[in-house]
Amino acid sequence: MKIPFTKMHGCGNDYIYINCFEHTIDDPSTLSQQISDRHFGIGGDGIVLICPSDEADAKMRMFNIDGSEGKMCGNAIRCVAKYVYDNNIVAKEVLKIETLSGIKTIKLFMENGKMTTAKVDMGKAILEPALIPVQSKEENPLINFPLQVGDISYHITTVSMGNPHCVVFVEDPMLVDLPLIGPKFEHHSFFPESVNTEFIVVKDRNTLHMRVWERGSGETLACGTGACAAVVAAVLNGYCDKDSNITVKLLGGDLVIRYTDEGVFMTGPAVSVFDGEILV
Ligand SMILES: N[C@@H](CCC[C@H](N)C(=O)O)C(=O)O
Repeated sequence: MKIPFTKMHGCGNDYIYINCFEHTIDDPSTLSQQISDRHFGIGGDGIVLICPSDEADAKMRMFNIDGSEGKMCGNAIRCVAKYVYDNNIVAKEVLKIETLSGIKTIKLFMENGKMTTAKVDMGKAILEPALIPVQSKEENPLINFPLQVGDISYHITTVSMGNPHCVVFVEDPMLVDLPLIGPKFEHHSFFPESVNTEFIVVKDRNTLHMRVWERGSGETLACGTGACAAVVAAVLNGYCDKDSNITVKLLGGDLVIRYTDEGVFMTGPAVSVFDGEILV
């Protein structure tokens, strides 16, 4: 059997998108592990299923390279919006997409009838220590909290954007040995659900530089929920301001994030790269 797919990316965070309005995928976890491989598969940071929804215009399900399901993906949701709009599945310029962390509203921006950029209402950042184990709940574990990882004591700020993030401010993210350090954070006993880790340097009050190690996928060129978590953490630590546009510069491009009392808003690109067919 052949199943069509579209390779898309947002700031280089690339996934293999499958239209589940037309096709059913029985075992997306195994499929993600097989086809995400950059040597033996199509190559990507995982797969994304674009499905019908009873409550919204479409539903997104995303799977990391290791087959685990992510509750939310900031870069993928812009691509899902582009896919359903460009393929005439949803003819709306403001649309709603269901995810495992709730329904998100997305405003589309067009060039020549195609969507190029989207602004996503990512919802409120969750600052309760939902991701933090019991022993640290009485303290304020969220902001600038010391955590021993391997031989080093890092200061971390934890933020959930529907999925768990650990933000670490460093002098230069490019000097972080991510393949060595990333897995130590990801599998640290402090994070019962594992964690996505962002290494950030504050360039000025409106600019952050970031590298990310994603749980389930390793280093990616960008992480939308991670960029939101980084901005929330930067505001909580006094480096940036609420209600202002903050550019997060990632290896694969820029995202503009605004942290307000109403929620966190993310603006960024969505790009279609090529179509193909998977033989299953
Ligand atoms: N790249 C994503 C996040 C993908 C999910 C993450 N690895 C998880 O398991 O929580 C983004 O752009 O937000």
